[in-house]
Amino acid sequence: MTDLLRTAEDLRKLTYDGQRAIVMTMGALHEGHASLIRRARELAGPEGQVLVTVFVNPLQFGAGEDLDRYPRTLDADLVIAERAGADAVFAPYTDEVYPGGEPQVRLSAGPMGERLEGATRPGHFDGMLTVVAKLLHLTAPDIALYGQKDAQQLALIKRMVKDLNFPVEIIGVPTVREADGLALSSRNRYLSDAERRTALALSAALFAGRDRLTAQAALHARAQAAPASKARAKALGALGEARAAADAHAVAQAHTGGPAAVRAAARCVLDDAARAQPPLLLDYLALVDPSDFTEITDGFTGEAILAVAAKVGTTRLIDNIPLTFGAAV
Ligand SMILES: Nc1ncnc2c1ncn2[C@@H]1O[C@H](COP(=O)(O)OP(=O)(O)OP(=O)(O)O)[C@@H](O)[C@H]1O
Ligand SMILES: CC(C)(CO)[C@@H](O)C(=O)[O-]
Ligand code: BAL
Repeated sequence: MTDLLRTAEDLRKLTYDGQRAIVMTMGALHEGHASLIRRARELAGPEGQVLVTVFVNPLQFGAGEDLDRYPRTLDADLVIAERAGADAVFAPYTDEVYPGGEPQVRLSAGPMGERLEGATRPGHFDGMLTVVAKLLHLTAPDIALYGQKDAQQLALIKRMVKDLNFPVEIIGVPTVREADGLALSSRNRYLSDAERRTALALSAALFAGRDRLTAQAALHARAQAAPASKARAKALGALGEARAAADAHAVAQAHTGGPAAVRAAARCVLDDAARAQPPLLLDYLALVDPSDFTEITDGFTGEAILAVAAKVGTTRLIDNIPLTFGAAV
């Protein structure tokens, strides 16, 4: 049976052998959270301990955001946490986390925290890092797991742990999606059926960007493998083989188009959704370097993140996928 802990004192009494792994959440648990908990169980091993925290942190909500209506479903959360392999759930009251009221001393997320999500939600990442630091101090885990769905959050937590020497290993866990692509999110439950249909454009846009990169990379690989294609196109053209000539020409001209083509493919899907009923209101579409969340430019090679944020009705959703830009892109 999963223990429910309410206070720091309860936590102090909780003993364990081996490794302690922690999964921090704001509750309203779903299959995305469950995959983090299952991974935590694997990493901690049967001897170790898996702790889940459930706390809707007021500090990371801005004025006019959804702090008051954020779903609170602790009874159901306990069942999901237990089934996924948690040993205990720490669900503190606000006074327990902030005994002195609003903290005067807070963490600052720095420049990375002012981009994308931070630009739309000023102060959000300072509040998020402040509570993550407090929960790390309270629970003292060996391992802490976070979802890649909140990619900028994950990057900032990794940066905080490195910059401030927190003795914990941070693990990112891939995004869990519905069968139709929508990333699982506690906020999905705000969506009506029609809004959910429009919201599918977020993941569809990301997949369109990824498909464009894949197609361009394949064309580029063919061009590399057939350096004589230009000459071949000319010869085929002379023989009147128009389609083969056009294909050979395309192969010869192939270049991956780089970040701009990926952004354009994703943008197309979002533009269509902006004309849907109900419409999608785009906040940002960005193709960024995961180390600092600045936009990547032509010639970039390595890991990148294609990220999107948009509102459908009153619900604001985010999503992203990792992309790899090859050396010749
Ligand atoms: N679909 C998902 N796949 C994997 N991890 C996820 C998914 N959704 C959330 N997480 C991770 O679960 C942890 C807790 O997130 P949180 O409680 O905010 O859930 P959420 O569904 O992202 O909620 P919200 O809708 O408020 O953003 C975070 O590390 C987050 O990245
Ligand atoms: C990490 C976190 C639990 C801090 O409140 C929250 O931002 C979340 O649920 O992603
Ligand atoms: N899942 C990120 C937490 C937040 O939106 O406040």
